[in-house]
Order: sequence, then C-alpha cells, then structure tokens
Amino acid sequence: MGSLSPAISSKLLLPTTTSDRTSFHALIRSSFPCRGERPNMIGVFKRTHCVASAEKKSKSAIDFSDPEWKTKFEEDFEKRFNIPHMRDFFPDAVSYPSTFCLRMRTPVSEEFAQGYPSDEEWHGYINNNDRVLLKVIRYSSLTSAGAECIDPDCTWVEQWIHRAGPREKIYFKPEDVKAAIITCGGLCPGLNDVIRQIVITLEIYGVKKIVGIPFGYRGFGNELAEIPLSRKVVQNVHLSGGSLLGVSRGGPNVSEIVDSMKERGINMLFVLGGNGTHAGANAIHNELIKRGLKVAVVGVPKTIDNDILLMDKTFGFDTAVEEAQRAINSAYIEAHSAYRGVGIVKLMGRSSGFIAMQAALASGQIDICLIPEVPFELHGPHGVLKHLKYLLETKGSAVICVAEGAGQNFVEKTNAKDASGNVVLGDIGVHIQQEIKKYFKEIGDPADVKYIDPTYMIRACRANASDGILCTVLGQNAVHGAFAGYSGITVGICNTHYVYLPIPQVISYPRTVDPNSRMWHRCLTSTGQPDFI
Ligand SMILES: Nc1ncnc2c1ncn2[C@@H]1O[C@H](COP(=O)(O)OP(=O)(O)O)[C@@H](O)[C@H]1O
Ligand SMILES: O=P(O)(O)OC[C@H]1O[C@](O)(COP(=O)(O)O)[C@@H](O)[C@@H]1O
Ligand SMILES: [Mg+2]
Repeated sequence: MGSLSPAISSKLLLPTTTSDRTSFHALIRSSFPCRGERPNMIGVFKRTHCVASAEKKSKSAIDFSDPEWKTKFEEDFEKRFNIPHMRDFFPDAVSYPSTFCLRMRTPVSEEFAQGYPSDEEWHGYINNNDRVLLKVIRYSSLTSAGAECIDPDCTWVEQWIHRAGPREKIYFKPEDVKAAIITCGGLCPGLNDVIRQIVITLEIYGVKKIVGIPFGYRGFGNELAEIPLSRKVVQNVHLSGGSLLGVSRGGPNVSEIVDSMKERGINMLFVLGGNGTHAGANAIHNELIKRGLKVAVVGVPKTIDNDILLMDKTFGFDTAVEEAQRAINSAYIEAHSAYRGVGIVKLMGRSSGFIAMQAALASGQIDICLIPEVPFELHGPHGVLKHLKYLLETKGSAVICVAEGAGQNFVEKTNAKDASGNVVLGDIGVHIQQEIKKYFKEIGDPADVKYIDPTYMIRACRANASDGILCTVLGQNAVHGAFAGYSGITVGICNTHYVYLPIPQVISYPRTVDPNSRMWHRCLTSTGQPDFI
C-alpha cells in the first residue's frame, strides 16, 4: 500500500458554489485516478493502493497547517449541506401553523373555516435546527480498513446534516396545493409504497388535489392525461410491484416540463427516481426559481443499484438482493447436481456492484463474485477460468455471480445510449458463459454451464417488509419537507436516521463499492476467491 503524496495531503479544495463543486468533482476524479485514494465528494481521504499525480492538484485548496482549517471545513460543510428553502428565494414567503397534527389527524373542518388544528400542546414536530451526524466512526489512522479521513491525521471533524420530519410551520396552505407525483427511470420494488404514502400524508395535511404524472418525465408531454390520486385509489397499490404511474427514460426538456407544470398549476412535485431523475429534479427546481414560481420539488431516491451517495441504502435494494437469492439458489442447485457444473447469475448494477456483492454475501453459495469496481482477468495464470478449473477439481462445481457492469473491457462496445443518455452495456453474462465453455472444451475437460439472467425479475417484484417500512418513512418525509418549504432536496436514511439532503450533494457521481471496504473484504472472505489479476 502506498502512502498519500505530501503535496496532495497538505491541501484540499473546498468548493462553495455549484460550479465550483462541479469542477471540484472533475478535478478530484482527474487528480486521483486510483479508485481507493481520491477524496470523495465531501473531500475525504481514503486509503490507497497507488499514489496520485501531485501536479494535477488544484491551486485553490485548504491548508491543513492553518490552525482554523477544521472550523473552516465544518462551516463549508454546513453551507454545502444547507437545504434550499422558499425563504431563500422568496423573502416574503408566508408561513402557517402546520395542519399535520399527530393528535388530530384530520383538519378540523372540510373547508378549514375554523383555522388549522395547531394548538395542541405536543405534535411531534422536528426543530429546524435538528441535525444528524453523517459520519459516526472516528478513525485513528488512514490504515484502518475503510478509513475516510478529512486530513492525513484523521482529525475528528463533525459533519451534520438536516433531520427530516414534520415542522411546526408550513409554507403552503393545503387548499392551495396541487401536488404531482412522478416515477422515472427503471422500475424498483417499493415505488407503489412510496406513492401510496405520499398520497396518504398529503391528505392528512388536507390536500385535495393530488395527481400522478404518467410514464415519468414523458408524462409532461401534452398528450398524456394526469392520473387523479386519493387514499382510495392507492389503498392497495403496495401489494403489487411496478409503478401505478408507469416509468420511462428520456422525455421533454426542463423548460418544457416547467411550462407544463405551470399550465397544470402544480406547486408540489414529488420525484421518484435515481441519479438521472434527480439531476432532472434539480434542474426543474432551478428553472422554477428562475421563473419566480413558488413550487416545492422533493426527490425520493429510487435505484436498486443502490448507487446514491451518502445514504445507508435506497428503497428496493434489500428486496432486489432477496429476490436474487432465488436465482442464485437455482444456479447452485443446477451446478451442484451436474457433473462438473458451473452456474452463472447476472445481476443488475450498471456501475455499482452492491446487488452482486450483497446477494453473494446473503446466499453463501457464490464462489466468484465479479463487480464493476474490481478489475479482473478471465484468462491467464490468475484469471477467473484458472480458478474455475481449480474449483471443479476440488469442489466439483462452482457458482459465479456477475454484475452487469463488470468486465466491460471484455465485451464489444456499441456506443449506443438509451433515451436518458445511459450507455448501453455489453452482455458480460453471455460473454463469460461463452468463454467458460470455450476454455473447458479447449483443455479437454468437461464443464456443464448453466446461465441464469434474472435481471428484470429482481426489480419487478413488490417490496419486502423492511423496504415497505423504508418507503413509508421516506414518502411521509418527502411530504413533510415540501410543506416545510424546502425544495431541491431529497430524502434519505443516514446512520439509521432520516434526513434531508440538497440534491447536488447526492448525485455528483454514482456511489460505488469501495474495494478497500470491510464489506467487500467480507465478500471475498465468504467466497474464498483470489484476486483475478
Ligand atoms: N442530467 C440530466 N438532466 C435532466 N434530466 C435528466 C438527466 N439525466 C437523466 N435525466 C432524465 O431523468 C429520467 C430518468 O433518468 P435515468 O438515468 O433513465 O434513470 P435514473 O433516474 O434511475 O438514473 C429520464 O427521463 C431522463 O431523461
Ligand atoms: O432495461 P432498462 O429499463 O434500461 O434498465 C436497466 C437498468 O436498470 C437498472 O437496474 C437501474 O437503473 P436506473 O437506476 O437508472 O433505473 C440498471 O442496473 C440497469 O442497467
Ligand atoms: Mg441512471
């Protein structure tokens, strides 16, 4: 393991504006070519396998010899994780006592003629100054496994983020609200659960006009009619997978979406989607502000790939891992029952191998787990095929779990993109299957290869119980955030607590498995696989 270059470790760029941050992340990526060593998006050093090139380092950096650097870092962190509020853009924004009351769950009268039921003594409101600690481990050294430190000495620095939940003051009168819900990108278990909770919570605040926009951002095209939503409509939707509203990739541009929102009179937008969707939601939020429109845009991160930064996990991920067990178990049984059987399971994960890693860990039936974050060779003395031969000779069978984004260097690039601009990946599962068959034929040993691709099965199912709970809390908090007057935010779970985060902070780049993390090490311990390079 190499150590950090002194030139790099002595200073660190601290971005303050959005454009600064964009260049910060670009700089970080270009300056730290080795995955394990670059500071992450909150400027954190990680233990490295190689040394970065110091000359690419920014001139504008924090000087760790400055006795004030820690205070400056904490202040900058507070600024970056500030959640945008109506008051920031509309100083004359008026607040009202909340209509969300834990004791009195419905407004006092249908028409709010008697005012809002806000004079109970205790409502369970969140104070705007409540915070959640983002990092809870105090590493003593960069040599600690998975260490994330701000400076080379691993000084303890507090990083606080905003606590989610209902506030005492709201910035929308429920009778003036027209709320819209939209689901974008690919499917994910739990979408219906989140939709359901958003609708139910909106109704508890007293909102009457709630609609679903069909088929993601495409639904803002004029030809698609809104779907009226109410508790009655959503009551049982969580019992099935998919999205009641439909999903899509691509769609109108941001300006057209905002035109459409204005025309429809939407002043609360709940956006369920992944990195791309959130980039869209943030752009919509900025455009609305630019046009002086008082609209709350709140995201709920959706991705079975679990590739959103800073969160413990995203909803649907646990369900996907659980569903993957069925495919892995089938592959295991097939492989185990065959003479020199090899089972291959391909799982989703465009650039992040979380599903493959966790599914391998959960099953205990995987011998080789291949993820996009960890390079490997197929051929050669240290390659996957050599190890497979060893496994067949010693165990008699083997099971491989491969993430769809792994080993893309082995498959032909098409340069094709989907409607959202995501690169269309080559099929690594099919490629590995063919290479295994070819290899064993060439060496004259038999191998009975069975390939299972459960790709869409693991994301089209309904959410399991723990995801159902996560969806419930996230959906409710999304509504609380909108009523509290926040916009351009997303909800998440952080160290088991629920938080609001400014969208740009969670989508700077996809979250990936850290090959130096304890979890990846646990996976390697479990599979017993060597390095394949
Ligand atoms: N950078 C972006 N700015 C605005 N909209 C985007 C951006 N990236 C993607 N989108 C839109 O967000 C939606 C979902 O994006 P996609 O990448 O397919 O899924 P996900 O949100 O799950 O990552 C699509 O309608 C796409 O057009
Ligand atoms: O076939 P589709 O609908 O494009 O979906 C495939 C993609 O969906 C995912 O599961 C999740 O992607 P999103 O988060 O963008 O929805 C990826 O792992 C995978 O590449
Ligand atoms: Mg995406």
